[in-house]
Amino acid sequence: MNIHSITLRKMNMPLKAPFTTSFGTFKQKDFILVEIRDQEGLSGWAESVAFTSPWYNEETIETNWHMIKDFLIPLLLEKDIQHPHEVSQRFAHIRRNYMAKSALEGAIWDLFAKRQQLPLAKALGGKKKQIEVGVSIGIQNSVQELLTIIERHVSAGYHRIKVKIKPGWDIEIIREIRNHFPNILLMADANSAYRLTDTQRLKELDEFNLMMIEQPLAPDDIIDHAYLQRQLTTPICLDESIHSVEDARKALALGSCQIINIKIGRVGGLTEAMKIHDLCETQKIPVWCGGMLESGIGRAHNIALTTLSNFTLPGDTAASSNYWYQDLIEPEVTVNRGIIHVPEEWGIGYEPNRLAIDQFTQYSETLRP
Ligand SMILES: O=C(O)CCC(=O)C1=CC=C[C@@H](O)[C@@H]1C(=O)O
Ligand SMILES: [Mg+2]
Repeated sequence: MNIHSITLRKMNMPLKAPFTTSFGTFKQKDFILVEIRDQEGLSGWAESVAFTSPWYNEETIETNWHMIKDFLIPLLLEKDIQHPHEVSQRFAHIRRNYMAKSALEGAIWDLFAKRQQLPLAKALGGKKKQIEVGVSIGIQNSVQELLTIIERHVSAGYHRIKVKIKPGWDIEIIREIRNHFPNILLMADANSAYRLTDTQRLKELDEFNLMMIEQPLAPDDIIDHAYLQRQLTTPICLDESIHSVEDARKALALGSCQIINIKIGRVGGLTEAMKIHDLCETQKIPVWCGGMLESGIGRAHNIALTTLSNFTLPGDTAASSNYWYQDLIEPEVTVNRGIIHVPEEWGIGYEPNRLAIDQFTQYSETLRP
């Protein structure tokens, strides 16, 4: 693919509203933006979804910068890449560091699609022209505030509402939401806030007709989730526990979940994400695309992936304006009655806005073969 240069940018973007999970609150988003330019002047873009601290997984922005610069870029530049599938093979002997790998692989996929003069969605084999999306709502200060925010998103037409739960902010909250919104598609994400000893409490959630409960138990577990799933009628969806198609195969064999949340960064890139999608499709396990508070660049990758056929449940890819005063792409991602129209331009399908990118860049580094 004739790589001319790879630019890493450390970004910092203020969030419109703080996002709180069982681990803490984000007021701004720091991340690494990757641009891979070819000799013809085309650029492929992607972002790393690693956070500043290792609470979601073990990666951070700093570890990603180190891995990308000192290990992954040298491997990428070792010899020419013909197809993006080769990237994950070339990185395979490097353990884990999925988000770092995914950031480079994603930029290669975008560049590849642009060179083929194809929208990324088509390059991946996606057929949908539009996708249905939901929204993920962080933990709020009061139930009243949470209900107000849900009301706003339900009126806007989002197809499902995801709320965060943790011990002490769960049964009563879900009961309140159900009293006010008896018919919405509702799910709860626990980000590993429970243990198997909380089974009785989690069973109480069964009466609220949740679409699923996401990652109730430990981030590295598939055994206890299988015990728990046998005792719950609510489907379990795994997020943090699944890093690869092998993890997915084992979790499905054990009955640890009935749904999988696919995050491109968590599984090391689009190629692995597609393998998990395909495996789940053959086993009739629905999947959906998770979010990591991405800028428009990462959001565009999520949209392209969601065009694959087994993404049958609404994902977390909400509108740019839900997060950002100013996004990095033009046009922004817009959601109309819960629907995103998949762009038909080449590559990620949205134009990176270099002015906005410069505005939010704290520092950058360019590497050349
Ligand atoms: O809107 C989004 O991008 C989804 C936000 C979201 O739910 C999450 C973002 C980051 C980490 C987690 O708290 C969480 C998730 O686990 O899915
Ligand atoms: Mg989650």
